[in-house]
Parts: sequence; structure tokens; C-alpha cells
Amino acid sequence: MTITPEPPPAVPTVPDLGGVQLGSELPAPVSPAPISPAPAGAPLLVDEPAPRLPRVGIGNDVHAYDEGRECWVAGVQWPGQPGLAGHSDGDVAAHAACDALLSAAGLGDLGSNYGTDRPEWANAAGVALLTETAKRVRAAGFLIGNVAIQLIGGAPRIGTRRAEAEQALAMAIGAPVSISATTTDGLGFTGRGEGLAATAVALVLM
Ligand SMILES: Nc1ccn([C@@H]2O[C@H](COP(=O)(O)O)[C@@H](O)[C@H]2O)c(=O)n1
Ligand SMILES: C[C@@]1(CO)OP(=O)(O)OP(=O)(O)OC[C@H]1O
Repeated sequence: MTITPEPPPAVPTVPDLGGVQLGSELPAPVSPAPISPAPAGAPLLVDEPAPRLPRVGIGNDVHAYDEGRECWVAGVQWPGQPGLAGHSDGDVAAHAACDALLSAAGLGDLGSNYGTDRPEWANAAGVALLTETAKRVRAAGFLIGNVAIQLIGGAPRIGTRRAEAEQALAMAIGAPVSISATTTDGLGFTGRGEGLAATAVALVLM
């Protein structure tokens, strides 16, 4: 039986770039140095320092709105905005950042570090928890790279004071903090105006 080879797959066409060649501005690729196989009987473990890989951590927090409390979000007071319920000041942005840093450093979470059973943290400011968290992360031998936070909910509108809020939290951890926000387009508990949520990621180095 004669087998007819299938035609090669069609090469994707490249859009007309008006004479500009894709990749023409890139340096010529450099061939990697050949890697010699380890000689037979060589020990598998080499006496070299382990690479200092970055570690990421994730944090989430949610608090219900409480009109009777001052609104503290992302280390900043928001006059005229609904406050947040909680054992502390309910600053979801600072709390999510704490959890992300603790997670990156393998130091547990907010509850295991500052549980509601510890009266000394009652009504604590988010910035106070974050300052203490950064101290614990550094004491465990980590450098803090950065923290990124996203607020999820309608109020407060972080965009109106983003730089101020980022600076307040950056001062607390001694590293850059970026804050974004989304409203969820009216969906879910945040859309119904029941509360505010935040998610954060942190990067630390050993
Ligand atoms: N608490 C918030 C929520 C949103 N923003 C800003 O509004 C933009 C549009 O929100 P979507 O839900 O439609 O994505 C968002 O990108 C933020 O710039 C805010 O400042 N504070
Ligand atoms: C911060 C702590 C402690 O004061 O209390 P809350 O303000 O209730 O915050 P939450 O993020 O729900 O839990 C962590 C608690 O340990």
C-alpha cells in the first residue's frame, strides 16, 4: 500500500507590516553553551548555594459595611463613606495585604497571628497590622519585593485618592504597593452594597 504523506500544516500568515520585519530589531539568538553530562558516580548534590527564588503569597478579605463606623480603607480615612464591621477597623485592603505577605513568608495568616481572641488587636488600624506583619516577615529572613491589591466593591472609590492610599500602605511595609479596584458591575454582595472585598498578592525574597 502506498502511503501519501499529509501536506505540512499551513504556516500562519503574518499581517502586512509595511516592510517592517517581525523580530528584525531583536539581537541575533545566542546558542546556549553545551551542557556536559555528569560523570558516572558523581554525587547528585553539589555544594552550591540554593538559588534565591522569589516567593509569592495571596490574601483575600471581606467585611460588611457598617454605617456606624468610620471608613478606613487602604490605610486612609474616607469621610462620608460607610465604615466596615470587624474586630479591627475592617480595612480589607490592609488585611488582604497582610495575608498575602504572611502567605508568601509561610507565616500563617491574619487569624493565626492576630486572632479575634487577642484583645490587643481589637480596633487595630489596618496600617498597624500591616506594619507589624512586615516586621514579622523581615524577622523571618525575607526581603519584601512588592504588594498588589485589588479592591472589589463600590465604595470608597479608590481612584479618587489612589496615590495617597498606595503611599500609606507602602510606608507601612517599606516596599511598593499598588492598588486597583473593580465594582463587579452591580453583581453579588459587593454589587448589592453589602460589603467590600479585597484580594492581594505579595512577592518576597529569601
Ligand atoms: N471601589 C472602586 C471601584 C472601581 N473604581 C474604578 O472604577 C473603574 C471601573 O470599575 P469597573 O467595576 O467597571 O471595572 C475601575 O477600573 C477603577 O478605576 C474605583 O476607583 N474604586
Ligand atoms: C484582624 C482581625 C483581628 O483584629 O479581626 P477583623 O477586623 O475581624 O478582621 P478579619 O480579616 O475578619 O480577621 C482577622 C482578625 O484576626
